[in-house]
Amino acid sequence: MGTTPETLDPILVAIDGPAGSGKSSVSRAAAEQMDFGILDTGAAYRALAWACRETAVDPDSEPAVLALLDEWIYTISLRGEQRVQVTLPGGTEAHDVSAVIRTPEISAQVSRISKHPDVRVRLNNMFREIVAASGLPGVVIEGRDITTVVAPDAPVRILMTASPEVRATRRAGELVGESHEQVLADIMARDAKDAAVVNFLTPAPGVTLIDTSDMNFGQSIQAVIDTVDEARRARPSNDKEQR
Ligand SMILES: Nc1ncnc2c1ncn2[C@@H]1O[C@H](COP(=O)(O)OP(=O)(O)OP(=O)(O)O)[C@@H](O)[C@H]1O
Ligand SMILES: Nc1ccn([C@@H]2O[C@H](COP(=O)(O)O)[C@@H](O)[C@H]2O)c(=O)n1
Repeated sequence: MGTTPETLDPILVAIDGPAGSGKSSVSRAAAEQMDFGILDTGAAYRALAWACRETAVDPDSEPAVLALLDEWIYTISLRGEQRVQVTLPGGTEAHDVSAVIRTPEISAQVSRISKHPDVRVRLNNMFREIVAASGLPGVVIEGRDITTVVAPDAPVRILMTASPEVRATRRAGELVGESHEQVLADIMARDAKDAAVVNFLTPAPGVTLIDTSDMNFGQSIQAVIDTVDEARRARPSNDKEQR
């Protein structure tokens, strides 16, 4: 009540889950169907890992990573094809890192960045600012600590998971030259490192669990949309007030 159109907050759909659970692809498709934006928070951690590599910053040094964060410029699109751009400190060129941040080399390094508490605080503030400035009616925001830390008050909070075997099979399908065993080992190793920092393996109180192990892609999208619809039906007056 009493809000002006300029200050309306988007409806937030928070989604967490382990590596390869389908968070990004399912969230993106669900967001498109609902005409919401999508913020992939893992892209920022990945882009930071890339920026460390490019500038020879030690990813294990939190002060060095924080100094890099002071100087870099990071942008990500919330609609349409995802575009992630980074301008390095002292540079003028905005590098399109959308593809390179998905390589196994970056995936293997990114937990060295995300383990730093103050780096997380800085990135979490950046995520909140991106969402607030989006001007969109709704944003799906996905990662590892969205339901618990970044947006614990989001009206919709989902933990999306699938068995490690299923996740490795799906991921191996998109990586040329990587065996199922190698992909499974990589996924398990990354989950173990990440889970030491944030809990995304079990749902926090009030978080809806969506296990897609036995769902196809379309069914997984529908499960997210159904959860959003259910939450909207349960809170119609709040939705009206927000919008
Ligand atoms: N329910 C599903 N059925 C079939 N394939 C799926 C399903 N969900 C996701 N996939 C596929 O699994 C792969 C991994 O999904 P995605 O990249 O979205 O996972 P993620 O959780 O974002 O992973 P990461 O954390 O490593 O970025 C993609 O190829 C995606 O298309
Ligand atoms: N909220 C988040 C999101 C990501 N991370 C870290 O980034 C890595 C890459 O994330 P993907 O979703 O693209 O797989 C992930 O392994 C985490 O180390 C995070 O800590 N918190």
